[in-house]
Amino acid sequence: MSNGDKDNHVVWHQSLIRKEDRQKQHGHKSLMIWFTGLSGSGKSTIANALQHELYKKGVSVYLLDGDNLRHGINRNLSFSEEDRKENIRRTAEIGKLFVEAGIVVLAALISPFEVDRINARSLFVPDEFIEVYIKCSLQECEQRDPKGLYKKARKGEIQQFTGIDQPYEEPKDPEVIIDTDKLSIKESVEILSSYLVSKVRLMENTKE
Ligand SMILES: Nc1ncnc2c1ncn2[C@@H]1O[C@H](COP(=O)(O)OS(=O)(=O)O)[C@@H](OP(=O)(O)O)[C@H]1O
Ligand SMILES: Nc1ncnc2c1ncn2[C@@H]1O[C@H](COP(=O)(O)OP(=O)(O)O)[C@@H](O)[C@H]1O
Repeated sequence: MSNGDKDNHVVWHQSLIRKEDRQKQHGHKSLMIWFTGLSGSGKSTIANALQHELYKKGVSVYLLDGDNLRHGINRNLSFSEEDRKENIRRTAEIGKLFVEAGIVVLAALISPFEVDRINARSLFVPDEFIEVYIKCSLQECEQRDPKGLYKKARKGEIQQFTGIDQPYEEPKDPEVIIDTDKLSIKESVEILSSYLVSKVRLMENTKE
């Protein structure tokens, strides 16, 4: 994609309202919580339940789910490595806007390649990006197969399927690992919720 001569002729406008002002208005810090893992590992289920928990605590939170984004802003993207890279780039950029707006963002995407996750992280200041690896064996994901996609991939009806004929690179240094082979949905959400409550630093005026 060409930038034209944007780099020379587009100027950044400074906002009168800073991220810190918006965070104060929301009553907590804003963060990007990036969930990565195989299809069927539990990203959407856990992120959704966590969103609900944080919402009940008064946190302004929004879930960017890979599947859902692919119905809209990312609808023109396939599952080639190149398109997945663009999918992650766009989602990270959208997430960055939410964080600027003072919101806690949960992004749940397979995001199978380490380099794309590192690029996503690089858009945020260090303590505002938390990578959560939803770890689950391929065997277990395939057994769950909530959408019947592994079955189709095994039959060759879906190509470039993560874990089958495209790789999944495990995160090298995630902030949190949730092993859903061993933990229940409830346990996973409890671990993440208590970890995040200290990170978002709810302020006193925030409703419980
Ligand atoms: N080829 C192939 N590989 C992997 N997944 C596939 C594929 N085709 C369709 N799907 C469905 O798309 C969902 C993954 O979309 P993501 O945007 O999270 O993928 S990625 O981050 O760009 O890798 C994924 O959702 P989850 O199961 O929730 O992970 C699948 O439902
Ligand atoms: N321990 C567990 N953690 C998360 N999900 C689980 C667990 N055990 C069974 N499941 C089921 O596995 C499926 C995971 O699907 P989903 O959340 O869509 O995964 P992903 O978003 O990673 O593709 C759901 O049907 C969920 O109910």
